[in-house]
Amino acid sequence: MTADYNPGLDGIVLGPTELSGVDGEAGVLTYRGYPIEELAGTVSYEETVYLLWYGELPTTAELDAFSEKLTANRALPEPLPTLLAELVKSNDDPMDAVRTAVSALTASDPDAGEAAGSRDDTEGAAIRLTAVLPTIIATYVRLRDGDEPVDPRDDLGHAANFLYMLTGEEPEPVVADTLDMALVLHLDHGINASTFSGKVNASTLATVYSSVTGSLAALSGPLHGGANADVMRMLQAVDASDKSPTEWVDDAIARGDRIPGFGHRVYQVKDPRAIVLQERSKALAEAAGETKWYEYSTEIEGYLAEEKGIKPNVDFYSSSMYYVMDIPIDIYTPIFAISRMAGWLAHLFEQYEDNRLIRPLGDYVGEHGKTVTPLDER
Ligand SMILES: CC(=O)SCCNC(=O)CCNC(=O)[C@H](O)C(C)(C)COP(=O)(O)OP(=O)(O)OC[C@H]1O[C@@H](n2cnc3c(N)ncnc32)[C@H](O)[C@@H]1OP(=O)(O)O
Ligand SMILES: O=C([O-])CC(=O)C(=O)O
Repeated sequence: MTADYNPGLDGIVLGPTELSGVDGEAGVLTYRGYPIEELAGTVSYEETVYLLWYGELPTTAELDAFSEKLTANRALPEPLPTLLAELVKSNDDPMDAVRTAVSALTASDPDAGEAAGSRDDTEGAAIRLTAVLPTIIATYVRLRDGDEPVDPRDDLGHAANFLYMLTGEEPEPVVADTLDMALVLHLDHGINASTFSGKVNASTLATVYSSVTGSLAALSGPLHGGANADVMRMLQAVDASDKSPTEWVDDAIARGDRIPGFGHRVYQVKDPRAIVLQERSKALAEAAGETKWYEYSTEIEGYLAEEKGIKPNVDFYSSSMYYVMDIPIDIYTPIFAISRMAGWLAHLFEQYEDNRLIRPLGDYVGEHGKTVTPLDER
């Protein structure tokens, strides 16, 4: 076999999608034809999920009915409270706990076995997964910090309710609106690694719970969603050093390190989501009178654009923004998952519409024709 290797599947088109369009040259991201700048800050996360799942923005009645289904599924089902209480004893990384908890949700769904292969069969599980993920994360953080979990409220939106469960206090409107906007921006992004992982799993007709557990695993990596927490850890390392941000980054590049929050497989220009997040990060920093992290970020951006020609991706300015919002660094990636869960599910629905097992080839380059030497003669 003569193979044209493409280990990263760069530029390979898996198939058609009507969900999100990513124009990497122009720096344009659309959800069902709406540019993200049109949606972010204008429509809520719930409206955007509805758009992605059902094709159109909802009417008031449609949104009310959809939101009601989500709020009705926010509470943790058994065995999640017990499982999370155990996981905090041994788990350092919330993403590991979230992945395990989401996988365990299968046990609480009597129809879990049916939750594969068709949109009709999986929509109930999709609502449950989207609704309960914020509760899983907030409960994990509170238990880990030695606090009592806070029950979800059904009079708050997806973003505001998450912040309420995290802190026990109703969030300031500007903080809730900012998170809501961030959730809209992170909802979907073509056939990224975690979405691809979910589609591969779904293509085997594994359950929807299994499929998104694989997506969570892929998202956790530092080359994908895990980068947002690494960005903040980098800014803190810069701050703790005796170097300027550019000197620090220069040294890291010289060591051959990747700078988290920079570069992208598809965007050749600045990620359009980073532009929106940067504006909000700046505004929040100025309002809080804490602009240091934002300033480090812009300095690093300017330097890397000039020296390496690499631009910020979605994970860069979300970090300084979440930091000013007092969100613990190790749940930046789980927050990405809160948003992306509904994006993954939309892609599973699309996969089921015209499913074909996803199965590429490897080019076997090992030896041939070997014979077995008995165990006692090896
Ligand atoms: C939500 C998301 O998943 S967005 C991405 C989040 N991930 C990160 O921020 C992690 C840091 N970024 C990276 O590691 C990469 O940019 C990736 C993995 C996202 C994309 O990588 P690829 O498409 O494989 O780009 P590739 O590795 O071919 O890089 C092209 C060039 O840019 C450089 N480059 C790309 N990103 C970075 C970076 N973050 N830091 C330093 N150099 C970089 C590479 O070294 C390479 O340079 P070279 O041609 O001189 O060797
Ligand atoms: O598209 C990608 O490869 C990564 C990304 O930006 C995302 O998943 O949001």
